[in-house]
Amino acid sequence: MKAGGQQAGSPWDECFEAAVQLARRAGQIISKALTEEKRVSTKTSAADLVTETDRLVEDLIVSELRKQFPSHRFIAEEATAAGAKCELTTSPTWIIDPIDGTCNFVHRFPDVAVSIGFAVHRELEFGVVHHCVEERLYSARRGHGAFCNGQQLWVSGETDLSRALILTEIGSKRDPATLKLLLGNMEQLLLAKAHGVRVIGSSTLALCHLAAGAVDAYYQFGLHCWDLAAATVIVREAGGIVMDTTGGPLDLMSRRVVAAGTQKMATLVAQALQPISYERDDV
Ligand SMILES: O=P(O)(O)O[C@H]1[C@H](O)[C@@H](O)[C@H](O)[C@@H](O)[C@@H]1O
Ligand SMILES: [Mg+2]
Ligand SMILES: [Mg+2]
Repeated sequence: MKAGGQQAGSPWDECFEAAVQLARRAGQIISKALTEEKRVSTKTSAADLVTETDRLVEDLIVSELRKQFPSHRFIAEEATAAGAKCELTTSPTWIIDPIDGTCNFVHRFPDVAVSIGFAVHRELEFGVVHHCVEERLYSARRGHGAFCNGQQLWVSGETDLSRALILTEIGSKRDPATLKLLLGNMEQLLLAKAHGVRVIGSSTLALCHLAAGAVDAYYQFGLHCWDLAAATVIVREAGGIVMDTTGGPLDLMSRRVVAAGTQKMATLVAQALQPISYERDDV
């Protein structure tokens, strides 16, 4: 049985296997570097961090994939930060976050993951997310189910907000108006008597927890397409909903998302939220 639990023979098998191998290889580098000294710099804000390991791992993943699949396109976090265009075309495109949870990584907080998504004709085909420290490999291919270390994943069937555990992430902006909206959204969900709202510092792992049925919903404003691409396939293949905060279809470049185990839960969470605006990824 392969990492994704499915039979061989579908068109993107070779790509999927390459993603699994590289995510594992990158995970070893990241988990070794976790406890070592790091050179940390900031990007768009004081809370948007990058280290030499983010760049090293991204270069490794992209260069290996480019050798194997020279005609494919790439959207990768650190290349985009350095000025590369973030554009999803109809071509086969890899969407890569070398370390999701860089702030955790800097602080040696163990929730860090490698995220590798793959889209063709702008449709997400597969996703591989590797929790580097706990060595959990989440993966899913469209139409073939979602798995963690070979075990099939299913979302929770909860439809009642007053029985929900919800994950969110804070994002990179820290201006008072954004923080007021961010905290206001949490407050709305708590006033609706949600069991709890949690922040773990990794959007992609938050979505994997949703896929595993460990939480009932997840939402965020301010994440990027590389935080979301791989884990979106994993949630959908585990039976969950990933959609826009307006209730419409997910727009990978819009920097906002609501996901849940059920459509009812996704709608209830979306209705409780005030929008927080972020510049799109593809401008
Ligand atoms: O910068 P990284 O660590 O790849 O990704 C972070 C997202 O950009 C941010 O929006 C989110 O809040 C954070 O959890 C995520 O890890
Ligand atoms: Mg990220
Ligand atoms: Mg990252």
